[in-house]
Amino acid sequence: MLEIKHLTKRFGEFEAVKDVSISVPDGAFLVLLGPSGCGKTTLLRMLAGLELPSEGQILFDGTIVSDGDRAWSADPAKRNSGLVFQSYALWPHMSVRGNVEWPLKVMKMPTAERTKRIDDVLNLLDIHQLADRYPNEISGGQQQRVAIARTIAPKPSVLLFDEPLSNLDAKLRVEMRTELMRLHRATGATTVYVTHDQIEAMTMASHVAVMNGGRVQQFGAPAELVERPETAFVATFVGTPPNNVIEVKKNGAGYTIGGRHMPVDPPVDDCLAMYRADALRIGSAASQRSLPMELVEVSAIAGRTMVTGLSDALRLTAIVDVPVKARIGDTVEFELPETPQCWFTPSGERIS
Ligand SMILES: Nc1ncnc2c1ncn2[C@@H]1O[C@H](COP(=O)(O)OP(=O)(O)OP(=O)(O)O)[C@@H](O)[C@H]1O
Repeated sequence: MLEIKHLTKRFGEFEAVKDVSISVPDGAFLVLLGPSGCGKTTLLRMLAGLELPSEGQILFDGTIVSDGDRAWSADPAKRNSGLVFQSYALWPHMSVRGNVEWPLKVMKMPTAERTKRIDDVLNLLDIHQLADRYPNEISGGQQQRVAIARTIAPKPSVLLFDEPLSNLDAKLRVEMRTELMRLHRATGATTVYVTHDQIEAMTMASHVAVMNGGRVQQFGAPAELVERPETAFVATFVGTPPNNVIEVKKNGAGYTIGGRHMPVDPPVDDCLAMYRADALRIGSAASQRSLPMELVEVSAIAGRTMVTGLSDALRLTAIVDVPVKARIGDTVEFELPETPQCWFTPSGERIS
């Protein structure tokens, strides 16, 4: 089990990670998801032992490996974890085999066992044919495979990845995603993976921690975050496309949105209404619940069409099954469902 207890990290006065508490069972694939600057890398670096927490503890299998309250942290090399960075950081003067061998030499693994381990991981990552090449003789995607092979060779029980795919092109990224999941199943190592890409998070994770401003906004299975976002931030960050979250004002027995009166009582006077993109309909005829909007974006997603409309500051995204004949710049009616999927307070906490 990997446990993070009340973990806080301060740089001077600035709190980069604020009172984070999450635990995952052995073999979990935990994704730390959030926008740039939310504290994901700082949290991962604390897990790797590269950064000392200001408060709180990290435990691997019940043993404390970092303790901010005692200002103590086990050495990165002695905590049975391995870290893969965004940049591959391979030794340029060593062959692929040499790079993978290096951590095993440092561990003083006997030669015969070492040779077998190297062959196993090179095969696992399908780079055996590159064993004698040097990093500048292989592609970026292949270098990343070597970096991963080097990290998993010592069989760490916790594997840490910091946006490992962000330097790869879109197609390779999708392939490597599948590959990393296969690797995760093969090694069984508890994995913590940092990304700002919610599709990556939703496809790979067993558990997701959505972070914003140093805090965990929500922690759960990917489907839970999509089904029941606990904050407006989570609602607008996860899902394909993410949910529409709109400020509304109570007006008589109902509320006003984009000049239209909706006959549903909001739970409080000022609040945020959430509409899932697949709950919206689009058409050319106006109805009681439709808003005229300028069509600003149309894109095909897996056989469906994603449509975005703009009206002053109001932006709505719908996902529909029908082909869209209107052109960019045309006025299209976006029809809202009878009631929003849920409500949030103006500061973003879920009400219903
Ligand atoms: N060594 C440091 N000294 C001071 N501030 C730091 C330090 N490291 C990180 N920070 C600050 O802490 C905050 C969180 O940084 P962090 O790198 O953890 O974010 P992130 O979510 O990983 O972002 P990104 O996706 O852009 O890498 C940022 O505001 C950053 O400027």
